[in-house]
Amino acid sequence: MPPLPAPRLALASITRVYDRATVVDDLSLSLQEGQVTCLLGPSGCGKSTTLRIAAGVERQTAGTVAVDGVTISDAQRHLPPERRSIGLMFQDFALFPHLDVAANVAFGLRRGGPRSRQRVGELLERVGLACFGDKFPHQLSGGEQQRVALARALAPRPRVMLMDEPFSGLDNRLRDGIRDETLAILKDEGAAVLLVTHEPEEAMRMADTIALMRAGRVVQEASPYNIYNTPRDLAAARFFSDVNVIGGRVSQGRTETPFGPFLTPGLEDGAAVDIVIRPQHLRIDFDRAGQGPAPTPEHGSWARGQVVRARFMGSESLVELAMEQGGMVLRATIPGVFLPRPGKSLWLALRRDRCFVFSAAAPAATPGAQASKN
Ligand SMILES: Nc1ncnc2c1ncn2[C@@H]1O[C@H](COP(=O)(O)OP(=O)(O)OP(=O)(O)O)[C@@H](O)[C@H]1O
Repeated sequence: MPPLPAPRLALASITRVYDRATVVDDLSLSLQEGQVTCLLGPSGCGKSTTLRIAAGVERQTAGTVAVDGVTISDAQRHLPPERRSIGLMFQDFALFPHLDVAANVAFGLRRGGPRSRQRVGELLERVGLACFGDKFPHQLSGGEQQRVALARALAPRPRVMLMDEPFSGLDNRLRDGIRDETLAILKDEGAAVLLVTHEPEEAMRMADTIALMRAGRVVQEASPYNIYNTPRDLAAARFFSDVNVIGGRVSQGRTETPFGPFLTPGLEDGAAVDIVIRPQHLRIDFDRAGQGPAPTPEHGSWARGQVVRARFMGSESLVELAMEQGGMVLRATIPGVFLPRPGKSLWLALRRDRCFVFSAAAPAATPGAQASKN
């Protein structure tokens, strides 16, 4: 088999320390040609610092940056941003106000001439601004400015595109369309893309791979599907959506809950366990003279609760129920045609295949623990 090509962009053991605070901590990441990776995480976790180090506008305390297998920054050398074959796009677009659109796009091209004009024309056409070449940035809407910034960053055909929250300045109504268009253009151009965002929906929509960051580290790296469906700990599950957490303690490899026992092998007796489920994976049924549905392998046992609050959200309703057993309040989403009154008794069950079981003491210790079938 031929050897795999070197990654387009490789960050190896990157660390950045400011005033004794480690804000990027031994982070490694590699991106192949045409791959879109989203650095996702809460504010202050080190996403932008990582991107700035890849760009070369900031230097790491330790570690190496390589493009196509060539080290461009380590303890000895540090190639400046303009020599890295990297395109940059930041939140504020930073267009040059005194240059028209065509000149803004041409800015990163070394030479002028017909080939440069052709590339500018081709890109303006591609971003839907073919007739905008002689306009100035202040004459453009936010969405148009974003597209000019994209065309400018792509003009020199960078091998890597680095984007820091590039859509956050845009109106909500525009954002989805522009994201999709931008993604299509980036895929056509074939650059490896590293995009910073703190919005899970944006990462799910854009990324081939999501690198979830926390406190300067990548804690999980996977496709949107895998990271959503197999989060490595409670914090990772919570980052993508609201979750219910049902606490319990292990006894002889099982954890009892109001919904029946869960298998929690490999944990000591007395260990605290969180059983985690998203609101859309609870099932609701009516109370029939004090009885609920019979247990099934899919749902385990049903447990009764009273509606505390129900909110109509359009296509679905969010219902909060105080459970009779265990005293917890759980949230379930159900089709919006149903809006139960507070105080109503309903039965709840958990889709067992959608439950995550985590050790409460040590995050990420037991993502593989299995739900029992009854
Ligand atoms: N030049 C600097 N000097 C000192 N500390 C800094 C500097 N730049 C960033 N930091 C700190 O490093 C940490 C990480 O910052 P960074 O901007 O990388 O986070 P982020 O994940 O991109 O956050 P956000 O989503 O809010 O932009 C923060 O605590 C920040 O205050």
